[in-house]
Amino acid sequence: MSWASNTPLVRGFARRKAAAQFNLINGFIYSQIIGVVVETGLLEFLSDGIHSLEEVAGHCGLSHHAADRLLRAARSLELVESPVAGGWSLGVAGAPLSSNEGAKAMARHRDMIYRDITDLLDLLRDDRRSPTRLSNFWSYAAQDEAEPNSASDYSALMAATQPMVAEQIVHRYGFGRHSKMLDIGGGSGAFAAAVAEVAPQLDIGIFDLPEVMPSTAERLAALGLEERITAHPGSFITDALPSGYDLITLNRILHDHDDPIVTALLAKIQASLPANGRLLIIEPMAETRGAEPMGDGYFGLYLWAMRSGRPRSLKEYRQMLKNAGFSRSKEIKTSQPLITKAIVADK
Ligand SMILES: C[S@@+](CC[C@H](N)C(=O)[O-])C[C@H]1O[C@@H](n2cnc3c(N)ncnc32)[C@H](O)[C@@H]1O
Repeated sequence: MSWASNTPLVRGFARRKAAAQFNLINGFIYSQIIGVVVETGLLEFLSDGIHSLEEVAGHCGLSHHAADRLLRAARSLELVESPVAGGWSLGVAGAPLSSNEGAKAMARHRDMIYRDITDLLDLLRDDRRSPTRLSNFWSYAAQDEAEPNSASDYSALMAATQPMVAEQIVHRYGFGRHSKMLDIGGGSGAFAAAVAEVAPQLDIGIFDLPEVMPSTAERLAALGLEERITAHPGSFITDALPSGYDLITLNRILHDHDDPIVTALLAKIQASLPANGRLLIIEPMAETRGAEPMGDGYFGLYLWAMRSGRPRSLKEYRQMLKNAGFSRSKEIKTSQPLITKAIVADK
C-alpha cells in the first residue's frame, strides 16, 4: 500500500480502489439513508425548490437535530444539497430519483431483504429451510407459509418497477412481426400494456395465477385495455398453457424458480408454440459484464432469501433452451443490461 501511495502514477488508482472498497463495506448504511429519504417523501417535498431545516423537520416528523443529521447524511450522497445557508434542495442524485418510481419502489422494498439478510451467515446455514419475509411476500415461492402474503402486494411492486424493464425491450424487438403474444406470469399487465402501445395490431394475453387476476383486471380496466388484453388464470406448473400464441414472453419469471420448474416450463412452452413461434426471455442475468454484483450478489442473495430460484447467465439459458428443444436462440441487446438482458428463441 505504501509503495502505491508513494508512486504518483498509481496513487490516484489506489485511492479510488480504496474508496470503492470502503463504499462497499459501508454500503448498508448508505442504502438505509436512501431508504429513509424515500420513505419520508423528502425528495418530493424538496422538488418544488428550497426549504428550511424547520420545514424539512416538520415534513419528516423529526426534531431539528435529527432532520439536520439526515440532511447532512443525504447531502454526502448528493441526494440533497444546501445551495444557500439554512436552505435545502434536491441534489444531483436526488433529482432523478425523485421521479423514478421504480427505483423508489426498490428503495422501499429493500427493508424486507435487509431484515432477511441481517445475519447472512445464519441464513446461509439455514439452507433455505425456514420461512423468511421474502418467501412470505412472494407467496408462490416456497409455498409453505402459514399465512401467505396477498398477491396484490407483489403485483404492485412489479407494476412499479416494470416500466424500467419494458423500456429496455419494447423498441428493441419487433413485436409487430407476431399476431398473438402471451405474457406468462404477466402480473397486473404493465409489460403487456407497454407492448400494446408499440404494437397496436398484436392480440395480447396474460397468463398468471388466479390470485393475481383481480390486480390484472383492475389495472387493465384503469388503462382501458380490458377488451384488448385477455387474462388467462392458471399455473404454468400444473395447467396447460393457452394455445394459438406465436410469441410467448417470460419477463422476470425464470430466475424466481429452481431448475426442475424452469426445465419443465421451457419444454411446455416449446411444445405449445406453433411452427413459427418464438419465446422471448427478459430478465437481469448473472455474469453480465459490468453488472456482476447485480447478478450473483444482489439477485443471488435475494433469491436465496426468497427460497426459490437463482440468477442464471445468458449462456446457461441458451443451453437450457437447446435442451428444451428450441432450434436456435440469440441475445437481443438492451441498452442497460444491468436492468435486463433478453434472449429470443425459435421453436
Ligand atoms: C417476479 S413477478 C414478474 C411479474 C411481471 N412479469 C413483471 O416482470 O413485472 C412473477 C410473476 O409470475 C407469476 N407466477 C409465479 N408462479 C406462477 C405460476 N406457477 N403460474 C403462473 N404465474 C406464476 C406471479 O404471480 C408473478 O406475477
